[in-house]
Amino acid sequence: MMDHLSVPKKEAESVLKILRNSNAVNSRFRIITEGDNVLIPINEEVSLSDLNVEYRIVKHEGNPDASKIGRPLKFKGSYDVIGDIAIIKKGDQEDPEVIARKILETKKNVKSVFLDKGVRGEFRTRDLELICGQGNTRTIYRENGLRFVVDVGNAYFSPRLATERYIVAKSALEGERIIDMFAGVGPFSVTIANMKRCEIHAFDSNPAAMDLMKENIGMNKIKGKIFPHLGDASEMILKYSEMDRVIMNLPHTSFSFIEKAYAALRKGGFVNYYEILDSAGLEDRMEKFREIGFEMRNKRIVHGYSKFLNVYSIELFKNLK
Ligand SMILES: C[S@@+](CC[C@H](N)C(=O)[O-])C[C@H]1O[C@@H](n2cnc3c(N)ncnc32)[C@H](O)[C@@H]1O
Repeated sequence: MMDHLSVPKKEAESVLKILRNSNAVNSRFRIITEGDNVLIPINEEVSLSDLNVEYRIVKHEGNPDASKIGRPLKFKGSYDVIGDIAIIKKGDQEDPEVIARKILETKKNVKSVFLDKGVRGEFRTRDLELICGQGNTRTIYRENGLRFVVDVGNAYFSPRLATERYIVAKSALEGERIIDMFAGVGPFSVTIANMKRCEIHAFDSNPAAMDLMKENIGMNKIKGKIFPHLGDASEMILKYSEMDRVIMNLPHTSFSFIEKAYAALRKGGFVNYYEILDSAGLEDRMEKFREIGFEMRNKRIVHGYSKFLNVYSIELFKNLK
């Protein structure tokens, strides 16, 4: 029996798009129709929290796709594919070199496989070790119908936030004035500006991320306007007031910037806040947010971080009082 996501037929197309963007669909099996629902086969290594699903996972024996029988089986071990680059997580049970060879054998578009030795420093760049392949860190990545130039060695990028970016872009209203406080190569800003005619001020202190963000704004046909600003977000944000939304994706240290985000918002304005927390830490944060003058609209786990820690997405709004 294997995991399938049960989704109402009319929502299946849009859900499939999100799942495919996250490499979550098990393409060796067919999608099954059952009454008003479809059952989408899901890859074993995908967790519910990664998918951010509002739908039920059900067990089903599965309907193998005959055209794929005989091909090499999927293997265990977590890795991300970003364009023509695969990044293996440190700490997988299998030997990274064995995983890397299997990836090169099975994923024809992958040209380089790196080992991820952690994200470091103010710029949150990945410490990468080339295991096999060409070793180019720059590539083109497709997500939510958009193209992004990324440089996995010189500016932060994670494909695991694809669904989150889609959710935030969907929830933004036409005409919003937004600050993307830690914008990196611009995936939140570009995804929102693609869907909504917003004005977005995108900050980052990493010059390499800023250059890539400018390329990404230029290479996608977007409706909204993005203004890239290089520098320290905690200083730049002081010039803004009455903003509709602030996006705070710096999960290790977001909290130290929260009061400045509060000051930049209009009453009723939103914060999309990300932080790595355990459940006790989450309770504590909620209390602190209330003291500052925020109320919580929503929270969800974006993905697991370690045994007890998760990356949380918390939607706050500035109290109307
Ligand atoms: C976790 S990454 C998020 C990037 C982007 N939002 C995304 O989803 O890919 C955080 C980014 O914040 C930037 N950063 C860290 N401290 C900063 C600061 N004080 N001011 C501006 N940017 C900062 C880093 O350079 C990095 O690109």
